[in-house]
Amino acid sequence: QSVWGYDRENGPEHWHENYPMAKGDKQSPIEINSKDVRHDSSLSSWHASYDPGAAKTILNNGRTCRVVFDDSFDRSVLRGGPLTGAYRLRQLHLHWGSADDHGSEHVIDGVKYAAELHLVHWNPKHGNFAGALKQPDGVAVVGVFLKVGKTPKPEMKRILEEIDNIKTKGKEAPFQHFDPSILFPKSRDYWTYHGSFTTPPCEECITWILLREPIEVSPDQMARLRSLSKNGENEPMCPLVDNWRPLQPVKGRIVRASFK
Ligand SMILES: COCCCN1C=C(N)c2cc(S(N)(=O)=O)sc2S1(=O)=O
Ligand SMILES: [Zn+2]
Repeated sequence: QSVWGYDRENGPEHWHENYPMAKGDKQSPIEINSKDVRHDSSLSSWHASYDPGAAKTILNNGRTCRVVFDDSFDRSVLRGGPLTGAYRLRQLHLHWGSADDHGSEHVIDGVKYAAELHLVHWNPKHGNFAGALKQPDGVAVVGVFLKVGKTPKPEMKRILEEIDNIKTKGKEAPFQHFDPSILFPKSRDYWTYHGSFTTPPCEECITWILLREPIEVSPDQMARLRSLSKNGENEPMCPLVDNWRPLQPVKGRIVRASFK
């Protein structure tokens, strides 16, 4: 019962009971209000150099759909932008809603997107992932917004086709030869701010890099995502939807933009 989730009895309002950091003053997600954003001309552009061979498996953990990568050496890395050094890609996952008008965690000028893709990277100067979680510059997450449209990105197809193999909690399937940078939109414009994991333990170790341009997915692709079950294969099907954390207080933090 103490396992956290997104339901009434174990959802975001309860997380602080087992994870005190959830009430910190650098929590994520936040709303990005363009009027409060500062353009920072010193922000360089970010670069991802991912090895498709690093992709290993895709799994349904009952809370999201996650693709895990080999991060045992500098094989798939993110550098530049607000970051110093090369951060290793560890996993990607998504947050989505029960309908197309909500589902993202970050909100842009009041706009909620249907889903938000997170690519999680960690700073190897801290030895390992667990060590990186304890450092303010330990983790970098690239957030990509997904909106429902008529010209879906074919690359999303690959992830969403695999969904049929991981319908229930605990299911895992091989997921190889995949370069997630194909999911990036054309524009490299981004916002960046310092925040936390949007799930327990909610450590405040994340440099967020949120891409301004959303990518498109089809209604059918969103329906597939929503066809995942929170429960195991011998339990009743319970749609895995609305796995997003509500907005957290900005508490004076500055959000910088790489663009004017
Ligand atoms: C296999 O690694 C074990 C830990 C995996 N992670 C668990 C999360 N809930 C989580 C949430 C994250 S989010 N929503 O803040 O990007 S990043 C992240 S994570 O730290 O990468
Ligand atoms: Zn996430």
